[in-house]
Amino acid sequence: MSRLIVVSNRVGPIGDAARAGGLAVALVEALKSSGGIWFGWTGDVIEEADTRLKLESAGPLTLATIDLSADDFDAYYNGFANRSLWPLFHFRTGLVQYDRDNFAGYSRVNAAFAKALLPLVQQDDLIWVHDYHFLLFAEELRKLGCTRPIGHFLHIPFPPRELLTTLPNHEELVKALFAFDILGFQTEHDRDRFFDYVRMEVGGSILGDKARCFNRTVTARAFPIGIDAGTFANFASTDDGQKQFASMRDMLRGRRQIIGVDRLDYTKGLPERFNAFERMLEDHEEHRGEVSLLQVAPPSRTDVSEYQDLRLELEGMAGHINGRFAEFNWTPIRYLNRSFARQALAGLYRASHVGLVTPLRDGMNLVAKEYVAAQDPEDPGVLVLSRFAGAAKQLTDAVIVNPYDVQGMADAMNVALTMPLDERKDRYTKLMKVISEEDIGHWRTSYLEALSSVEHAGVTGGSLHGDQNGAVA
Ligand SMILES: O=P(O)(O)OC[C@H]1O[C@H](O[C@H]2O[C@H](CO)[C@@H](O)[C@H](O)[C@H]2O)[C@H](O)[C@@H](O)[C@@H]1O
Ligand SMILES: O=c1ccn([C@@H]2O[C@H](COP(=O)(O)OP(=O)(O)O)[C@@H](O)[C@H]2O)c(=O)[nH]1
Repeated sequence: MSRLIVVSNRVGPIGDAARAGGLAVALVEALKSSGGIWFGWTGDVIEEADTRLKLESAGPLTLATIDLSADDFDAYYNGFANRSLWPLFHFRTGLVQYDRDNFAGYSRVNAAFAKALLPLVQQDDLIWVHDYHFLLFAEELRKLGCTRPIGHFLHIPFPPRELLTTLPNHEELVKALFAFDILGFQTEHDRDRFFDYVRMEVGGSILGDKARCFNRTVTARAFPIGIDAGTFANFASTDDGQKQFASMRDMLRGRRQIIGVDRLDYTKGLPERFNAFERMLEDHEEHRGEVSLLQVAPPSRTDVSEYQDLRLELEGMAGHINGRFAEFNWTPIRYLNRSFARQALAGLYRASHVGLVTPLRDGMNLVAKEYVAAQDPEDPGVLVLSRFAGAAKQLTDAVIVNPYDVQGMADAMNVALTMPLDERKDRYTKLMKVISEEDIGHWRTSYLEALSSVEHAGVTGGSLHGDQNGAVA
């Protein structure tokens, strides 16, 4: 059996530590049984560039990580990844800042990380690269002579062609994607937007799930990421989960709670959500003093100014809403800028009557799936979910909302709060079926089957992708 090498910017932590970010959560779940190498950034920033590997064993898994220099951290992570690609891929062209020096830093880090990984690659390895931080990674590895199968999975949305082409070097990036053997997307919509770009912008052709362009062929498919549903459901009964559940229900004293759990990110639609909660309280006097919103929002990418601005905006909004509606014994919004370990989160989800997941755009959103998995099957809460989260393509039995429609979201909260038990159970059962069937194991296995079949079809190695006439296997 092949050994697996996973490459991602964010690596670990392994264990029960709080982790605000779905990629690390999902990869820990996906890798803990199979083992292999998990390669990426240490999370540390040092003054001078130093690509020495730090190796750490975690059961069958080896973590191989590298520090980033302060300059690379600014140009690659804060710069091109999080000021250019992140807003662009979430359809927010107004927030995109493009800077050639940042792109140079991004290319430099992709090349340096590829060079550092190469000595670890063995004859039978499969290489699985993750997310928008490493779009150039396969091209760099191929330049160094690597012929192993290399796959990519994009955790965030793929943007429409009209938006992608606003990035000055869009073609260079997409061409680099053709050095991978498999491209994985969260949804069919994301994959189809990639195909649209290939067809309409660079004159490529599409046949089935294969795109042909730049004299190369790549297979592109949707692999919606999942959670470890069973383990997550059991979290609610761990010590930490039960402790959080009991203290939350105790604190609520029979009142009800809506919960939101999101990194403090402008893609998550938090101001719109706070507005909608305020509207719901305006419209429904009966919920005042009775329903509160618990918003867990760990700070994220704190060097980027849009994230700093958002934090200030939300503090102002929470203060305004609380000032307007609070009673001496009831606070409408409890807004926490901290992270929780997932066992504890499971208890908080279970103690909450509504899960509010309303991003303006999101690759998948694991919180939506976790909220459902943590519910008591005999008395489940209701998931209110944005139509613009990748999860909405699978979780069609949630109460689906448009996060730009404040009144619609306020109405949906009321629907969720007043939903009869039979309907809650019915929706929960249908949602759990999807979440359990299309879980993290299914995601991992289906992706890796596709990646290993590339090798058996004899099309690996970067230069053997299809023939020169545009035909595909
Ligand atoms: O690593 P950070 O900069 O701290 O950010 C955290 C992660 O955010 C993004 O997560 C995405 O992946 C999730 C799992 O597939 C998905 O559910 C979610 O919709 C995405 O936003 C980002 O893509 C990761 O690279 C970051 O590590
Ligand atoms: O205090 C927190 C907040 C979030 N998370 C985890 O971070 C992930 C967030 O993933 P999601 O896909 O919802 O969004 P992302 O942050 O990756 O965009 C979920 O697994 C959460 O359980 C956590 O462990 N502790």
